[in-house]
Amino acid sequence: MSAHQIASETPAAEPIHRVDSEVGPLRTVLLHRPGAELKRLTPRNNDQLLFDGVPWLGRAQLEHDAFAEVLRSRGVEVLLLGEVLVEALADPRARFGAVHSAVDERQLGLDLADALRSHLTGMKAKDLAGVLMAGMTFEELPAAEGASLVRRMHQPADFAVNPLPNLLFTRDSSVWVADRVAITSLALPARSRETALTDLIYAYHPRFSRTGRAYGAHSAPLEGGDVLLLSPGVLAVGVGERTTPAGAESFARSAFADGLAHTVLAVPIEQERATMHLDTVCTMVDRDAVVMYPAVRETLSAYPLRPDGSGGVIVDGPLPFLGAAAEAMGIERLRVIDTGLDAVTAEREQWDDGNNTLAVAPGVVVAYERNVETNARLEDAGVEVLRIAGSELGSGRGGPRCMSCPIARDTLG
Ligand SMILES: NC(=[NH2+])NCCC[C@H](N)C(=O)O
Repeated sequence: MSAHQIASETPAAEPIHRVDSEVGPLRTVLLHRPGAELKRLTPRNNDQLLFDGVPWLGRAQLEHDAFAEVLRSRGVEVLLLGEVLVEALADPRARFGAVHSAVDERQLGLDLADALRSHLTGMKAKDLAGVLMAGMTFEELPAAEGASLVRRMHQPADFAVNPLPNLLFTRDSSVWVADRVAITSLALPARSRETALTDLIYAYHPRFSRTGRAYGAHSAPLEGGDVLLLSPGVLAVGVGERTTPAGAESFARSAFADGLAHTVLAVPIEQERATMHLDTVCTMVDRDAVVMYPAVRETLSAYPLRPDGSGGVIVDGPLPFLGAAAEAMGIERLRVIDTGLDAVTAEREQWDDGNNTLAVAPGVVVAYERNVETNARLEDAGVEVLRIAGSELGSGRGGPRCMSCPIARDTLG
């Protein structure tokens, strides 16, 4: 671009990226439209890849398109991970990092790793993004001159680059707190490479060039599904199957150091598949209201963490979660809407992500239509429910909140 062009163009307004609540009107969100990575799932690998079945990709895409459309119809700008990834890969540094993150020498041996790195380096950004997301099998490797032992001994359908079917759940691999983004540290091998992609998107996509980081290069496990922005300055962090006590503690320490929070509530949750993140049992639906699984309502507790003013962290509690949350938020009480009906229905609807709602504004949430009773209760409580289909999307055990990473929300007045 010439100097003349630069001078004559009116600079585009910088997009605002900032999230300090769960319910402020949603402006920009990062989703991932599922793609070929879902086609890698088989009955033999789905457990390890954290899916409860083998989804039908075409239908999952239709369901996802409808989800994105509901958000757009409410004025939300939808960014798709696959697209911003391709755009970020225009930067050679992003390509270098991407190739290195995808090629695992321990899995491939030196020869094959070298050959694959040079093959991937020569690919167009779009094709490289395809491999980064959907992985690559041994039979898809480029024809080698001399076949390595690794190559000869692997089955054609084995993965040379592992696929990332859980990219669908953009909530977990990055999280915004105020005007900063934290690249998380995913606990399970099936997902750990996802953050290499979010990291390079935020580092090299021009849109995010001014974005500051939170949580630095910490490696203690922390997943976005465990992080709830209860109100500006007040975070809840679930500690269970994914986020560890060390993850919650170092996240709190770094949020305090950056002035992003004054209180972090560390909330123990059952170490079970059904409750892999805090947002599977509790999400906010209004400034002062949550939808919550009744089985945990009375037992959920919290360790309030606060800065001691000299770089340390003061640990309080454990206290009952609801009271501790209301106190930290400076409200009288947090209203609770139960996951629907009797204990069995509640258990079914919790499993089907009835608690996993995404607020697009205070009192307006996106929810899976199948959770009939929970949605009815939300409406009885005055919450507007935007229903979406999720029969295929839900087979990965994630709902509207898991499938979205808010990048901009209006600040609540
Ligand atoms: N924020 C969430 N609840 N995410 C759900 C993630 C589901 C995904 N299959 C996993 O097991 O990791």
